[in-house]
Amino acid sequence: MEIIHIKQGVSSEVVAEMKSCVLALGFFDGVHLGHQGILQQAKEIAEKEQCTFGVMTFYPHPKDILFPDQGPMTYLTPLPLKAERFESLGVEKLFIVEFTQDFARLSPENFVESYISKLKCVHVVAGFDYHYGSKGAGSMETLYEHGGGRFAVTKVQKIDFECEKISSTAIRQLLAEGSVDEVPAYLGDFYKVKGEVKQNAFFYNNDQFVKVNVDPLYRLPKLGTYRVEVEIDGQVYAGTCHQMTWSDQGSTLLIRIHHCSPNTLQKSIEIHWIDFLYGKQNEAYGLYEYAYPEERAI
Ligand SMILES: Cc1cc2nc3c(=O)[nH]c(=O)nc-3n(C[C@H](O)[C@H](O)[C@H](O)COP(=O)(O)O)c2cc1C
Ligand SMILES: Nc1ncnc2c1ncn2[C@@H]1O[C@H](COP(=O)(O)OP(=O)(O)O)[C@@H](O)[C@H]1O
Repeated sequence: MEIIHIKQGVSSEVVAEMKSCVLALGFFDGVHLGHQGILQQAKEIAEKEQCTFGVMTFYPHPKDILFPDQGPMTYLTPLPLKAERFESLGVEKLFIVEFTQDFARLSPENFVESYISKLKCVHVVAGFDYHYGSKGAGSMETLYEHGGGRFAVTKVQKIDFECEKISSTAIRQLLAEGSVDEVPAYLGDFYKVKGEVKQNAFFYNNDQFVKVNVDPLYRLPKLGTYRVEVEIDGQVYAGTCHQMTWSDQGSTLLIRIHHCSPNTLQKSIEIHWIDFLYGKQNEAYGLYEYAYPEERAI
């Protein structure tokens, strides 16, 4: 998959390299089952029309630019992870448009002219509620007209779970409630977060206590103790996440990984959130209080 960053308009170099393409449009945080439905349709159309399967997304999130007072946005899938997910779903070209104040002021017509049409798009695929252009004034009802007939438009109907739209907002709400066990019905998978082991200590039975740093851009579930799985070098271990702390530099998780003998220090790991166990954390305990001496074990 080729990643093309677009800042201050589509350059002539990018245009020169474009063949006709099908574009799926949206922010796509989480790449959840609703998004996967859009991407699947776009992929099928691109195969049928024998053109490039592209996605146009934005960075940072429009909210960070339009409502900066609400604090920095945290993501279900920070950009590099989202790109990985797109690639695994067959996307051939990923256009990442820098979302700025100037970009937000573009009229719907100008956006279509200067971005979609310019990229030789022959077919746009987006969801029923997709909006574009200043104040989100453009919709799926205006897109064909704004394209002046230069591209076809496929509007994907609402993909829902138990009558509720599958959305990144719904998933964020589940995380805020600690209901991580309900997330797979929306995401199609466990909620997964990547991190790096900064400190580790062995315990009996080859259990390890690890302190894991997580990028501050990640949205984490509400404070509490969770049953998790930890993936290290392709191997999945059962574990418990005991503690979470936040700072601007990132979040730290204290995780007990069961029956895990390889040295995990400085390894990149993936945490899969399975279930909420209980709300009260033992704030007083750090890694060494858990691990030494053994009788202090939980
Ligand atoms: C050119 C352009 C300008 C936009 N300007 C605004 C805006 O002024 N206000 C707003 O709330 N959203 C604005 N948006 C954001 C869209 O409404 C929408 O949130 C964004 O395209 C991501 O789509 P999605 O949330 O459906 O994935 C703009 C989007 C585009 C493409
Ligand atoms: N449940 C859904 N059913 C149909 N289309 C969807 C659904 N969720 C998102 N979309 C579409 O996917 C694209 C990205 O949407 P986005 O606004 O980033 O998702 P969300 O609403 O989850 O935040 C848009 O074209 C949007 O209309």
